[in-house]
Amino acid sequence: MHKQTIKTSTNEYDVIIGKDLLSNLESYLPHNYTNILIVTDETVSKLYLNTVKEALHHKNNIGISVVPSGEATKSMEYFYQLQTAAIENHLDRKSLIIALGGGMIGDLAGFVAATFMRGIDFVQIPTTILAHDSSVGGKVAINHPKGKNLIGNFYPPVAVIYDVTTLHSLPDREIRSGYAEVIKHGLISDTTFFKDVVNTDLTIPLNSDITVEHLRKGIAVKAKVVEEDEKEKNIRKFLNFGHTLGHAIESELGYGEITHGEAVAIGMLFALRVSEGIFDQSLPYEKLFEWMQHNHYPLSIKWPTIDNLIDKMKLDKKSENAVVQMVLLTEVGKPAVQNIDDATLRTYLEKFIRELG
Ligand SMILES: NC(=O)c1ccc[n+]([C@@H]2O[C@H](COP(=O)([O-])OP(=O)(O)OC[C@H]3O[C@@H](n4cnc5c(N)ncnc54)[C@H](O)[C@@H]3O)[C@@H](O)[C@H]2O)c1
Ligand SMILES: O=C(O)C(=O)C[C@@H](O)[C@H](O)[C@H](O)COP(=O)(O)O
Ligand SMILES: [Zn+2]
Repeated sequence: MHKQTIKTSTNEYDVIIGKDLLSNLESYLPHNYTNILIVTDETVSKLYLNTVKEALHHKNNIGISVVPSGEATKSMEYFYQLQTAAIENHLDRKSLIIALGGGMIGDLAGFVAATFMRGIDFVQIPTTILAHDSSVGGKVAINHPKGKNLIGNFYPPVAVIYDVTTLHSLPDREIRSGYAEVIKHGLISDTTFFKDVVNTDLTIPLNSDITVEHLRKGIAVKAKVVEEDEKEKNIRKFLNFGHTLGHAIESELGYGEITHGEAVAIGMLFALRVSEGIFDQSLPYEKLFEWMQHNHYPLSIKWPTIDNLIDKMKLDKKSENAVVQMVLLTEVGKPAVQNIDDATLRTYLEKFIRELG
């Protein structure tokens, strides 16, 4: 078991990562709570809800809300449904919401916790590789049909309990999706980490010790950034590498049509091409492309129109005065935020979409 404490200017919480943590869940909760509401999705509930319930069996007041799996659930409709569940389960200010699942559940349940009675405690129990990213740092949100994560808050959990045993049941597509955020953490932080991940073959069974090492390194990269800039005034933008286009693709194609990680992976390729052009630098575009191809990431998608993509990119939260900001790399491990005017963006998008086909 490994513990990393995240300390920002306003709060502190532990990220506990290890095997078979769920059965001991109660010992990792930082306080005693009056009532607990467990929020999970249909897939995860079948796999891990019983273990969690069993671990909390002598607590009387446990409510359970199971929502449909998939990105479309990160919506106002389910946000409202969960607020109703919080009321009907008599949650009060000393109650806890447990988010048991991947990033969709963490973002949704976290936003419910952030707003119910103006904020009650929540614990993240991530069950996907991707959620090494989403469970840390305190971004919680739901999507608007017009744009990703447009309604949300910065609201940290009181603990992150990452039982990596749960990752064994992940389908290949979700392994791929999660590894996109791992490789992002490598690209924005350090050549050795990037090389290590880009040499990982996702088409054969993962070595769980190596995966846990990758997740720990990813969490360490994220922790360092959010500790310095929790509310994304400056360097936290680096964690958004690949997301300006990635989020636009997700919402244009319809939430859940492509996974978050798949869209971000395409967005990172694009950001590398723009970086190469703007900084006249050689960057590992081909290396990332080959890794994605080998590991069956979607590379040719049903592209939205460039006008629609640009409109969505302007809705990105980094934009100011409708000018798109992208996170670029001057070299691996050296991110930089750059304003990109519409004409330049259009030129790069046209070229990139032609190149990917
Ligand atoms: N808050 C943040 O900082 C942050 C960071 C990255 C991503 N995100 C958000 O996270 C979401 C994506 O997260 P995700 O990829 O975990 O998606 P997800 O939560 O939808 O999970 C993906 C799929 O895997 C299933 N699943 C989850 N755990 C499983 C397990 N152990 N075994 C088998 N199946 C399992 C789920 O039911 C779902 O069908 C997006 O909404 C994205 O915007 C947020
Ligand atoms: O933690 C961050 O900051 C990130 O940008 C991490 C991203 O991987 C994540 O997808 C995040 O939800 C994106 O945030 P948004 O502010 O662009 O919606
Ligand atoms: Zn992301």
